[in-house]
Amino acid sequence: MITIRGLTKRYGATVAVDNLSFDVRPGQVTGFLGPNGAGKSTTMRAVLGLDRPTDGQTLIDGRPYRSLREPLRSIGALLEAKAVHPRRSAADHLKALAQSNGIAQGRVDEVLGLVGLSQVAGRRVGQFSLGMSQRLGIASALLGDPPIVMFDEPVNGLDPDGIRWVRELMRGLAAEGRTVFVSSHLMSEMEDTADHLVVIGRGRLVVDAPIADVISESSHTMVRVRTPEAAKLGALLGSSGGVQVSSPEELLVSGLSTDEIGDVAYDNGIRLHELALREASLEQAYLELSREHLDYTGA
Ligand SMILES: Nc1ncnc2c1ncn2[C@@H]1O[C@H](COP(=O)(O)OP(=O)(O)OP(=O)(O)O)[C@@H](O)[C@H]1O
Repeated sequence: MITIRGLTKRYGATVAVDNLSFDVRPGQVTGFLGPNGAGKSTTMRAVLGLDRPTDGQTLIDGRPYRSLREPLRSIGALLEAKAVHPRRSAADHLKALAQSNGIAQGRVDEVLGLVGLSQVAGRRVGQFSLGMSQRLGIASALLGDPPIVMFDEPVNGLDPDGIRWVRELMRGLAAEGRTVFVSSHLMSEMEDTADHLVVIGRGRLVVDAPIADVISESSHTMVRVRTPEAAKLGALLGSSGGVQVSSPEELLVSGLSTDEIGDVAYDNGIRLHELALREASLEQAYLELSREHLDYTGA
């Protein structure tokens, strides 16, 4: 579990993170979203003890990062994939990390295999593509077999196969009961990967909720109704929800559940041919949230 309490980080006049508190729980993938400059990387760096908070604290299973003796065994992280000595081979890079964290050298070959880099283990990291560097960063994160992993934009630079691989890896780690914390700009990717969502804007918490709740609470969630009496049903529903008559036989209704619409139809003897929930995408929900948040801060 990662605990963030009252975290504030200022760089001169810039408030990068502003009194942020949330938990990242084990057994699920928690997606970390926010517009550019929202403070995601700053938060992740604070968790790893790379940035000293101006105020507040971050804890790894109840302990500050700096108090961990062999940190790679507690939390593995991918922050900047290219932050590796360019002349070192992938294997040597991992061996050095393993040694400084009391990890058996045999684990190096294991993680190289796990991320699909066994063939290029001897190659200099400076010659790696961005995708290969991402895989190496993930290998470093997994080296200590940690109960907590944190990935900043892990699919950046990966091809579709690589993206699917990272998604399955994260889902697998969460299924094993680990804590998985991942930032991304790809909403569709988060929708497929994350169970829980933390959204920040301008360094402040905007949402901390299960992903299904975020999507279902979006006003873009609609019910599609097919009925030979669309105009009549539309008029009946119009007083309590938003109704669009999209064709003589079809309505799009927002603000009412399928149960409520079905009941109104039944009470008025209107035949229904279809009653289907059309859920908003995470992208729509997210855009709505960001807009609300910006409006709120603007006011
Ligand atoms: N070392 C630094 N010195 C000064 N300002 C910084 C520093 N690091 C971050 N900032 C500022 O803090 C704010 C938050 O930046 P941060 O990189 O944490 O955002 P982010 O959500 O990770 O953004 P992105 O999605 O673009 O990666 C930004 O305004 C940024 O300019």
